[in-house]
Amino acid sequence: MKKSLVFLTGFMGSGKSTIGPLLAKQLGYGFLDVDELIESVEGKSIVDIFRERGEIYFRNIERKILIETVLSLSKFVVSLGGGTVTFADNLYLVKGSGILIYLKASPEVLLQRIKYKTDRPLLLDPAGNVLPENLLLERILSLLKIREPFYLQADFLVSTDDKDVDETVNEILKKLENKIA
Ligand SMILES: Nc1ncnc2c1ncn2[C@@H]1O[C@H](COP(=O)(O)OP(=O)(O)OP(=O)(O)O)[C@@H](O)[C@H]1O
Ligand SMILES: O=C(O)C1=C[C@@H](O)[C@@H](O)[C@H](O)C1
Ligand SMILES: [Mg+2]
Repeated sequence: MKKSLVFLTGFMGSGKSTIGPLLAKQLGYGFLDVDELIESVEGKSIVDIFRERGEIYFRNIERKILIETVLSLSKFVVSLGGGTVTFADNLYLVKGSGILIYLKASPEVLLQRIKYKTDRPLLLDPAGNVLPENLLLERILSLLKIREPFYLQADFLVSTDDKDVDETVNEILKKLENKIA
């Protein structure tokens, strides 16, 4: 059966928030970024949510928004958070409602894309500072090891390492042909 919800998953910096709106425009779909919705519902940044309430609080909000708002959308592209499909049975729920696409990038490319960013709490040190490059790469590698088995359960993956943003969108459009309503 053809579906009308497209989900983007992948590691922090893989391009979910960048590709999502461009893909939605090409498909004539609406666009929603789960991280942005969480920030607007909570009235604070994700860094502040993690710092003040902790990761489990964040995961429960993320899951509630997924179930109560996101899964019933139609003709939408949804950029998930980097950890959404790794928590509880979120992966199963997402795959049951739409097409899941894994935006894959190598650890080295991810490192280059995210090394100066301060808005990803899982990549900061306990004091909230950006990690030095060697420790950041270690963090990326250890998280990817746990997460990639979840990401790889997507309906298909697109490697973004040697592509620019437009090439990535075009490859997704090609792979989605005949699969969505
Ligand atoms: N081929 C590509 N596809 C996607 N993004 C790319 C590509 N090449 C370079 N980039 C850059 O990589 C960065 C991806 O960051 P983005 O915020 O979209 O990641 P994200 O997956 O949403 O991360 P998070 O899980 O933290 O929300 C952007 O700065 C984007 O311009
Ligand atoms: O990979 C993750 O666990 C996260 C990724 C971001 O999208 C945010 O959802 C948050 O920073 C956590
Ligand atoms: Mg994002």
